[in-house]
Amino acid sequence: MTYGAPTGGRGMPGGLTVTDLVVTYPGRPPVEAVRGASLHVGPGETVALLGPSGCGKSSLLGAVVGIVEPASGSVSWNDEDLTTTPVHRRRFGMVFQDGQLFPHLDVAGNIGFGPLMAGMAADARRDRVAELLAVVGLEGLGERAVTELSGGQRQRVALARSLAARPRLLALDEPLSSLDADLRRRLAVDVRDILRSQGVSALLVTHDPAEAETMAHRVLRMKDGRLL
Ligand SMILES: Nc1ncnc2c1ncn2[C@@H]1O[C@H](COP(=O)(O)OP(=O)(O)OP(=O)(O)O)[C@@H](O)[C@H]1O
Repeated sequence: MTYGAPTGGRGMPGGLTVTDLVVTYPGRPPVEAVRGASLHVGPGETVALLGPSGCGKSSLLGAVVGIVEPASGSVSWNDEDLTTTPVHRRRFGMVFQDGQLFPHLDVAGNIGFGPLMAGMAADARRDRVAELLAVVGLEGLGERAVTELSGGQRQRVALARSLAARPRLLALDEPLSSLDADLRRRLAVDVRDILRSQGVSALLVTHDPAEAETMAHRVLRMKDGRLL
């Protein structure tokens, strides 16, 4: 399968390129969480990082989005080096295990938060929220309090909120692991279809092989801080 022509210039493939990334946490001795990881995620491609607890998946993902500072190595998009670019300038979105929705805002308020902060006019914001509610299958639930949603609905809202800013890459850290097994299987298919319909690149962290196979075009295995 191809994901569009390379757009990286200077011979670099388009999309996300991570090169020799090292993440070390201070301590005695220091924890070498990521020990020289290199990977590529093409435009519109979903890549899963699969591995046991503690192998460094979240640290690698955190360094990609910019919430974890790497000790060395680089993160780039097309030919743009983002290694020291602040989180909010990378145009990467993030979805966490528990959604981390704003409890004081309703569903529409959560989804429209990014566009509001970006200064989008009220009409355009309403349209964008309605479009995203349809994308994640929550039409008509815009005014619902997020505290009154099921776990699966919450994760759908979290996904819609991340997509609202039209990120070029979504980082998903165990996005379904707070849900029961049956719902997880069904939502994995839905999330895959949503990511593909939006054409967004995605890097997914999971410890569940079935989830990785369902959601990703490619699965990379990780062990003891290294990609195998
Ligand atoms: N902030 C931190 N300070 C110190 N050590 C950390 C920190 N965050 C993670 N670690 C350590 O780094 C290693 C990798 O952790 P990381 O969370 O990246 O792994 P993971 O594969 O995502 O695990 P899990 O699936 O349990 O979330 C572990 O040994 C962990 O204890």
